[in-house]
Formats: sequence, C-alpha cells, structure tokens
Amino acid sequence: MDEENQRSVPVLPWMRHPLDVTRCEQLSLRRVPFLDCRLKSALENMKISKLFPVQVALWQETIGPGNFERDLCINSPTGSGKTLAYALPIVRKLLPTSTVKCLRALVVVPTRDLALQVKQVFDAIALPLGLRVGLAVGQSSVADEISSLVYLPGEEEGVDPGFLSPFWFQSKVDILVATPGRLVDHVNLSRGFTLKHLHYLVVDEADRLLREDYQSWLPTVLKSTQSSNNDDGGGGGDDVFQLGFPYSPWSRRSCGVERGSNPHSRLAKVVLSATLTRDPGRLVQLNLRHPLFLSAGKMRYRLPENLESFKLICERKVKPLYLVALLKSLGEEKCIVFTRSVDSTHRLCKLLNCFGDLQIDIKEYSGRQHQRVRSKTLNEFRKGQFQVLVSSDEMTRGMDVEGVRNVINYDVPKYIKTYVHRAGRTARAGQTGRCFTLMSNDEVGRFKRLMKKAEASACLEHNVPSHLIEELHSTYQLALSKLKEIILESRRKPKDKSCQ
Ligand SMILES: Nc1ncnc2c1ncn2[C@@H]1O[C@H](COP(=O)(O)OP(=O)(O)OP(=O)(O)O)[C@@H](O)[C@H]1O
Repeated sequence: MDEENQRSVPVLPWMRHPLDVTRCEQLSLRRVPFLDCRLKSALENMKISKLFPVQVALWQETIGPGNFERDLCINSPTGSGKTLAYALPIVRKLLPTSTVKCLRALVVVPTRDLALQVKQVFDAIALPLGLRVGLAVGQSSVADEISSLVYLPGEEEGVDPGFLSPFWFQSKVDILVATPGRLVDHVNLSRGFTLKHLHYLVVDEADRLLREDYQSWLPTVLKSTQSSNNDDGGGGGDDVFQLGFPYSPWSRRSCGVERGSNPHSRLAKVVLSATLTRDPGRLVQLNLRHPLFLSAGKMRYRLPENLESFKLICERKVKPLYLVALLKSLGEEKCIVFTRSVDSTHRLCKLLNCFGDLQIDIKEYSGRQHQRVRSKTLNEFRKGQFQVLVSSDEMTRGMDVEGVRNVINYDVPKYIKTYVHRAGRTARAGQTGRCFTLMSNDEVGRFKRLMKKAEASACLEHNVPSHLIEELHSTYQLALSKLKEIILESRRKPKDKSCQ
C-alpha cells in the first residue's frame, strides 16, 4: 500500500519536531561564514548572489556548529535549491584536496538525466577547486565507465609515481554521482572501484530510492563503505567548527547530542526529498546516526511559494480539445503536460501532433523511449527548441528546466506527492509558475481532498476562452480521425519505430 494511504504510520521520534527551514533567512554570499573565496567566485559565475534558506540551514549543520555530526534528513519544497544545499558543504569539506585522490563523496539519484543535472552543479563548484566529479549512470559500458573513474594498473598519466604498483588502483574522482543500478554494478564487478574512503553519502529523491523496487542498492553500498567508519577522516573543516557560526535561527544545543572529537570518523549521510518518506520501515535501512530532521513549514507537503494552482473543468471526451485551447491561450510559454502513464503520454502526443497547424511544437518524454532519445529531447527542451513537453511521471523527479512557466496535469494525479513533484517543475528558485489540472465534474471532490493535504494549495477555477474551443472544434474531430488512421496503420506494421 502507498505510504500516503496508510492510516497510521508511526512517526519516528526524531521526526516529530523538525527544525523549520523557513525560519532561516536568505544570506548574501559575502555574509556566509567560511565560504572559500574560490567557492564564492564559482557561485558568482553561476549567477548566484545569496544562499536560499535550505542552503543556509544545511551550511549551518555541516560547516557551521553542526559540523556534519548528525545525519541530516531534509524535506524541502521542489525548486528550493536542495542540490546546491548539499553540494556546497560537501565540496567545502573536501578541501583541501589531498595528493592521493580517492572517492570521498557519493550522490545517488534515481534517473540518469537527474544524475547529469546534479553533476553539472558539482562540476560548476568543484572543478575550480581542483576536485573531480564522476558519473556512474550506465551511459556507456561498465568497462568504459570504470576507466573514467579509476586509474587502472599501468595507466600512469596523472598518477603520483610514488604510488604506482601493478596491484594498485587510484580513483580519478573525488565525488561520484550515480544511479543505483550502475553503482551496484561497479561495487560488484569493477576492479579498483571502492567506497571504502567514502565520507559523505547523499540520497537525493530519497522516498523514491527507498521504494521496494530500488532497495537492494542500499545494503550493498552501506556494506562496502563499512571500513570507512574507522577511518581517521581528513575531510578538513574542524577549524570552522571551533570558530563558531553566527547565524543560528534555532537553538540546536537543545538537541542533546554530544559532539565526537572527529566528526569525519564515520560516513555522514544526507537524505533529501520534497516529499520525504516518514515510514520508519524505509528510513531504518539508512542506518542513520542521531538524525536531524529539517523541514519547510508545518505540513508534510508544501508547494512552492510562487506557484498558482488552477482547475479546469471539462467533459472527459473533450479533454484534448480543452488542452489544446489552454496551450493556445498560454501563447509561447514553455509547458510540461503530465499524463498518468507512458501509453497515454504517447497517445496524447500523437493526437496533439495530428492537430495540423497548431503552431506549437510538442514532443514526448517518457520511460517508453530509449534513454538516448529522452536525453536529446530534454536538451532540446532546455534550449527552447520546442515549447511543450508531454511527459509521464516517473522521469521528471528533480528535473530543472529554466523557463517552464506552466505545468498541466492532463490527468488528476492519484496522490498529493505526485501533484507536488509535477507542479514543482515550475515556480522554481522563487520564480512564478502555474499548475493547471484538467478534470471532469465528478473528479472535483477527490481533487479538493487531495489538495487539502498540502500547504499553500489554494486552487481557483480557470476557464479557457470559449471562442478558442469553438474555433478548434472541427480541427479536433479531424485530429481524432487522423489518429485513428495512424493507429490502424501502426497495427499493420510489425513494430512502431517512433520510440527508437
Ligand atoms: N542560491 C540560489 N540562487 C539562485 N538560484 C538558485 C540558488 N540555488 C539554487 N538555485 C537554482 O534553483 C533551481 C532549483 O534548484 P534545485 O534543482 O537544486 O531544486 P530542488 O530543491 O532540488 O528541487 P526538486 O525537489 O524539484 O529536485 C536551479 O535552477 C538552481 O540553479
């Protein structure tokens, strides 16, 4: 059963009184204590002039007095800047870089596109500091990938000659961003790949990565990091702890946790999501140490501050017509349309493309497609080469595309979690955005109950101009007939090649 539908999931004691991230103020970079000047200029190059509240909170718990002593669980809205919130302190902690490279930080995310996105953030702040970031996502063969992560015996370039030995492997990267499947492949199969020097483990989109279908990666990873628990560390940063941190919005000394003499003598974990699970059965697998729970606001689910939600009521059989009218009324704004499944994504996309002279470029993005096709589509969407992406749910967790002004739920989501992640593709980083949900009259009640589960979820009714509906009516009928023909045609062919 989905966690959301369980009547009484017991809440772990440490989750009952979270620290409220919204009590942190944004902080301009020049006021961020202990921010290395190279990190500061890397951030400025990214056009970042201040840290968002969740970033300030994490900085405080890692570089500030918290000093990474406790494992951190963060529930913070979509687009609130969680990636940088963990990337920044990890990079800061990995300074100064040692002569011998080893893999010290691992970030696990559910999809390849998300891994690429996270790597880009790390690259932007870690490369200028001499730290290298690797990717393990299954984009190439295991052998090709491992050669980008580890110096194999005999591969001498870049290796300190004092360390060369026929039995000796050296990591090429300090930080690795990985998807679970490929990560396990490397742990089990790749000679020279080791997690024994790991100091930081980040589980991003944690509720998804802790689901049954992903679970086996976690015990494998935790087991292979075990010897790092006795390591002496060397992550740096103790000076920072001793100097103190002036921006505490809460009294964390009331947490009652003694500081150890070496906060790096164990694997520090950071677990995040916009809809973090509270299921003890799932969280227990992470083997968290004195976890500290940081959450934004009072309710478990929270929508971005500048998001406006709308419902658009229409009869089921004319939903595509209303969708097209809505898209037309939104002009040239970038939109993502979500459907309930990969099949309906494919069908809807085909139907929309049958509308003839819509003058809206529309493409499909779903798990039905080959990864290569999907990544290409996403790149084109990012570059603004087309305007409307029709997508299924699974692929879009964490996806950050600049300029998406509208999200459209073609189907009412079943769970509030789904609504939160879909709607969260817009109104990111303090920008404004709108989320429209199409529904029939008999779905209004269920939708209302769903929205009550989230904070900041007021929802007004939206009407598309009736003249647009009238104008498009005959084109809609033609599109339906065209689609019928296409379906019949594809049944005659042995295989539909559109998803290759
Ligand atoms: N301090 C900042 N100033 C300006 N922009 C920022 C800042 N931090 C992050 N951003 C931008 O905010 C956007 C959202 O960040 P990010 O993808 O990390 O959000 P998130 O909280 O992980 O969202 P999701 O839950 O959907 O994964 C990104 O485009 C990022 O570049």
